[in-house]
Amino acid sequence: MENNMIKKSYAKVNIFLKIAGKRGNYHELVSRFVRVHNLYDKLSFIKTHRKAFTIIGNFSCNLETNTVYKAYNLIKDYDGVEEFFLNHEIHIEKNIPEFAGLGGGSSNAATFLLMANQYCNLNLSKDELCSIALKIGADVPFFVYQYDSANVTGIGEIVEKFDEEILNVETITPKVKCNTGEIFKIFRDNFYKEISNEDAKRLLSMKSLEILKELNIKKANDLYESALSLYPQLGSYEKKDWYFSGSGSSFFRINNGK
Ligand SMILES: C[C@@](CO)(OP(=O)(O)O)[C@H](O)COP(=O)(O)OP(=O)(O)OC[C@H]1O[C@@H](n2ccc(N)nc2=O)[C@H](O)[C@@H]1O
Ligand SMILES: Nc1ncnc2c1ncn2[C@@H]1O[C@H](COP(=O)(O)OP(=O)(O)O)[C@@H](O)[C@H]1O
Repeated sequence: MENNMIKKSYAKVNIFLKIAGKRGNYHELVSRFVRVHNLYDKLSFIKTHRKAFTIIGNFSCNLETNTVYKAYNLIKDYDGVEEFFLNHEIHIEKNIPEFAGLGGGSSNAATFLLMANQYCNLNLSKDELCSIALKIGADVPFFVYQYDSANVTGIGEIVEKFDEEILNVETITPKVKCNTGEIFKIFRDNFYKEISNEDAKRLLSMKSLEILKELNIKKANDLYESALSLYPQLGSYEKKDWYFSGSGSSFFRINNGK
């Protein structure tokens, strides 16, 4: 029988990423997230007789730190979930580089939640899924909503659809494992600044292409200088019209109209 319990799990880039304040150990963001259509992992649920919870895929992390396992633990007490995953293995075909600022692990967790909601008939709303998602990581709520483009604020829990043309995003990922927590720490200690409400409002109202026309790589992403100070080798990838995603290490450009 053909398996149709399969779903694409897309990467994202941050068109711009500004810091708006602190919340405990976390930082409040003002950011435009855009889905990368040509870069995705594939998640599938495949019937098995193994009778044990199983994730199969080529990731570098162990089971306990896998975002999909974290997502499973948050929903396993819902009716039928444990039973379903004793009878179905989770397969993940990884194409999105890890530690790359492309949200691969976050995207996998969100895709898992969406699929479990559908195939285990949980009937959870997007908002309910979003509050589960936030417990896994700051980027996960964006992927739950499945928008092509969205304004993301708070520490990632406020996700508002942004209407604009579909962007053709090209990425390159240097072989540098950027540690998000370390980069935020350096930012807090050495580079801390907050965007004003007025500037935030303006950026959030502008189309991604207009924003990139106006800002250079450092102005577009408040974390870039912190990432550079921790991983100076990133500097050799700087090129005209290329920008930096999240806490790195990926650079991207938009090819619309080229
Ligand atoms: C910077 C961003 C922008 O999209 O992306 P990535 O580069 O990771 O893709 C994200 O906000 C990252 O989100 P995510 O990767 O889910 O981070 P988490 O696992 O929740 O947090 C890892 C660590 O980063 C710091 N952190 C994270 C998010 C945030 N808004 N403020 C923070 O200070 C915290 O120290 C936290 O312990
Ligand atoms: N399903 C997963 N896919 C990829 N990375 C994962 C996954 N689960 C946990 N991780 C861990 O998440 C971290 C990288 O997160 P990822 O979302 O791929 O990158 P980034 O946050 O830089 O965009 C690594 O510690 C990786 O081992």
